[in-house]
Amino acid sequence: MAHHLPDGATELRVLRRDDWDQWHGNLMRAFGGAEESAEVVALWRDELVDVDRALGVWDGDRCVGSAGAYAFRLTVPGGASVPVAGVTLVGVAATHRRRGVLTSMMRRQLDDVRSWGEPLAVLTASEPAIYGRFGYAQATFGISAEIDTGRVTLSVPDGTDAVRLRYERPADVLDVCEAVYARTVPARAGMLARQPGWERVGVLDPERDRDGASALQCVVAERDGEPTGYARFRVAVRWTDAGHDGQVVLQDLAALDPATEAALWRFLFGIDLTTSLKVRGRPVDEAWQFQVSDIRRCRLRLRDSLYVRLVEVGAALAARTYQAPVDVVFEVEDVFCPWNAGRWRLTGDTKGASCVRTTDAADLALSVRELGAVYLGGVSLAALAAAGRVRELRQGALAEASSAFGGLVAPWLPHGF
Ligand SMILES: CC(=O)SCCNC(=O)CCNC(=O)[C@H](O)C(C)(C)COP(=O)(O)OP(=O)(O)OC[C@H]1O[C@@H](n2cnc3c(N)ncnc32)[C@H](O)[C@@H]1OP(=O)(O)O
Repeated sequence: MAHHLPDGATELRVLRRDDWDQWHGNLMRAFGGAEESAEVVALWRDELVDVDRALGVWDGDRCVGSAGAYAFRLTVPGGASVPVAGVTLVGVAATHRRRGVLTSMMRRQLDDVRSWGEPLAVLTASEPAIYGRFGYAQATFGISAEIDTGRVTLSVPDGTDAVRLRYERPADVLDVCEAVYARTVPARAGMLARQPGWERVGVLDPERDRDGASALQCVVAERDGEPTGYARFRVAVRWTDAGHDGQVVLQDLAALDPATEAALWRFLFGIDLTTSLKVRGRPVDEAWQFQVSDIRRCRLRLRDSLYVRLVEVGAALAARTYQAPVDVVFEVEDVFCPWNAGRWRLTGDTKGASCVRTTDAADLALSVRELGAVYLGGVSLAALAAAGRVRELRQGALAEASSAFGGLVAPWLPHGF
């Protein structure tokens, strides 16, 4: 596909090692210009960013556009691990904004992702309004909460007392925590298997993330001598005239079984001198919400998390399984990736699926964005139809497809990228 350069740009090219400082400088400026530590920059430059998958737009010798694409594997409903492009590090110089620089990078990137054979692209958005035009849709959500742990109690399941917790320095138990995390990845759609190096991001603990709270703390959970979970968090205790007013701020938590999960949450609820627990981006169906005595005093908020774009409709829909038998023909609209447009027949069940081109009459009409929204099971086709975004052309097809796309557990992305 031909690539048009936006006004004022002279070249769009794959990143070269020598371009790094300019490319990264452009990116940091686009995000407000905060300085990052040498350790953080080196981790991204030397280990995490794959320069062959990154793009830069140039105006003469100046970089004015940056975009990258990690090679991740995404857990999809049914548990398969599918190669995806993790779109990231997107920034356009304010001197060159709104002239199509981002559009030129998205065009090239989606063509590249297709040629790499990755059926999906995923991202977390700085602003939700940016990516819909390129075919991305919000597909997972996270819950944030500020729990009044001075008032709210937690009822834990049998077996919780058998879990032992011990404090460790986060960097000392990196391998233990990563091994636990890796075992949780296949259990929920939306989770990512990442290349080595990513586990260190969670313990970099930059001063600016602390917001007055402690350095990162870690407890590891064990059952019968085996590590079964961990929580990483900060504590801020403020002394007031009335006594103390401390808060626990959870960074991340992973558990291999319900008793471990409950033990970790009970621990976070109970740390002395604290009266609140702040959590961000947790699964919308996580167990603690059904164990608390007072959900209103948990002050829940919902936020969009992972955005999904089907790059190859057929391969993407065939890569997951379906909760109920399904046999429907979609009429798909896709202006930005026209190779997806047209009719596709999806047949599948809990064991597997196929999705192939067809000339049969369509049952449901939608755009590629609606398929992205429902792909991981976190948004229903019925809800999108009620919003006027899916049209039912054969009676019954909506109910059939809607129940098939749903899942037993809510999809979830544990961290941004
Ligand atoms: C996955 C990630 O990395 S998310 C991070 C994204 N980056 C940032 O937020 C950093 C700060 N912002 C930026 O660098 C830039 O403003 C970008 C990357 C968001 C947009 O880059 P631009 O080159 O200005 O976008 P471009 O000119 O291609 O815009 C294409 C269209 O999207 C629209 N658009 C672009 N940015 C936004 C936005 N933030 N909100 C709403 N609409 C937007 C434009 O108005 C334009 O619409 P039109 O075609 O109807 O005229």
